[in-house]
Amino acid sequence: MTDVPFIEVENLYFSRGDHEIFRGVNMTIPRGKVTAIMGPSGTGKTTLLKLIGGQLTPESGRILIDGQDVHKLSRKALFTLRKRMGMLFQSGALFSDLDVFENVAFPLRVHTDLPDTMVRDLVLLKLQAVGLRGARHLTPAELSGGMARRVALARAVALDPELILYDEPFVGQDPISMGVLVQLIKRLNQALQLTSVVVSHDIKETLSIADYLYLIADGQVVAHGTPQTLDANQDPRVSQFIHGEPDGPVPFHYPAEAFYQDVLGEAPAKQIGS
Ligand SMILES: Nc1ncnc2c1ncn2[C@@H]1O[C@H](COP(=O)(O)OP(=O)(O)OP(=O)(O)O)[C@@H](O)[C@H]1O
Repeated sequence: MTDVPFIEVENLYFSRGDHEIFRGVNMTIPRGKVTAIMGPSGTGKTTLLKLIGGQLTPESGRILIDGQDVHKLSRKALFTLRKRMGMLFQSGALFSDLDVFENVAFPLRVHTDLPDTMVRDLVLLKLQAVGLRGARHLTPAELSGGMARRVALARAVALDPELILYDEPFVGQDPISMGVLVQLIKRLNQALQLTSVVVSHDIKETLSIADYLYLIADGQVVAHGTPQTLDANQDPRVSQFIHGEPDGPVPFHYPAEAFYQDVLGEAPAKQIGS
């Protein structure tokens, strides 16, 4: 393991139409650690993961993964790099017509020529790691939400990635499943010597496993540091977020024209509030 960061985001700019999502984001994501990216809804956390994964291209700036500029790679080189990344996205549903075993085996069958006996051993190892070896014959319809998330996690690490990107891994989980997932992410990170990037709204859970945190808002990094340093940060934007306060400098409303204009079509003689 070296001290060179696994991911470097340099002066990143990205827009969707007129909406400027990132304006000059810089980040370094250390190897072998869990780094959390947090921020208000709609700030672009999922977008950032897609930029890191090479699914989206920045307007300017660059993203280096293990020294390689993701957006300068040939298709083939990007494909090879992607095999080193596991992704657990909210939308990453299991294949409903395959059982648990075949869901985890899928990336191995697609990306390797390993013989069946080795695929079997690897799948059972990954299922053991998430505590579901005994559930291998179940279909996705027979799993609870928490079990399904764990199978998706086993599938995400099937190819032994070096990096794993988690998008909202705790969403929709009951407190027990959430606790299991939190521990699992930390344990897998250590056991497999992964670099993990976690995007999440669940502040308490995320703070409990993150080695380092970035807080983004308004297109920029507003703070970064260890959970302890962010907890002690006096910046009202940081404090509002970290302590989950509804009121503060981060607005509740997405930018919009004045309410009365929207509702009445035109500006009335008497303003009835915005
Ligand atoms: N495919 C798309 N086309 C146009 N705009 C999009 C698209 N996907 C996302 N956006 C916009 O980009 C912005 C950032 O979205 P993104 O999903 O990355 O935010 P987020 O921080 O992950 O939000 P949340 O925490 O609510 O999941 C939002 O304003 C969203 O409306």
